[in-house]
Amino acid sequence: PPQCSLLGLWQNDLGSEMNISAGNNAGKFFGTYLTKVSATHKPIAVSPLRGSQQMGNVKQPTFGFTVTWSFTDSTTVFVGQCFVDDKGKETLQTMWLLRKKVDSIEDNWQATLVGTNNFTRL
Ligand SMILES: CC(=O)N1C(=O)N[C@@H]2[C@H](CCCCC(=O)O)SC[C@@H]21
Repeated sequence: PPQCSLLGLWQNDLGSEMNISAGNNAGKFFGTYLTKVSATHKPIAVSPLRGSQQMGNVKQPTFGFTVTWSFTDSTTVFVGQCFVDDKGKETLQTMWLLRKKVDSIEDNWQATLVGTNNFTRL
């Protein structure tokens, strides 16, 4: 895929792996996410992701995607940008929001985690 297309295999600082398998020319893509860590004690399983990226004649596109976790009732959204260094090495700089499912609205205040994380090609 062209530089900074999201297609392909990525790994982040935590060792989680993401495989963006297909995209269309409108910038929509989908794939799978295998997290290395979880806030739950459930067995981790591969989870689906879908998102979209800017497709104009941008060299370093911005994007967003959603992971709907298959093994627990939470959801994570990622937003970020792909950067290419002068050696052609690509990095996805992202921020994410993890929305945990809570049992009552009284716990809503503590239901969203935020973080940053970078991905490089595997
Ligand atoms: C990239 C990154 O930082 N993260 C990553 O690769 N895995 C963790 C979280 C996994 C959540 C699993 C479901 C759950 O525990 O509710 S999403 C943000 C963080």
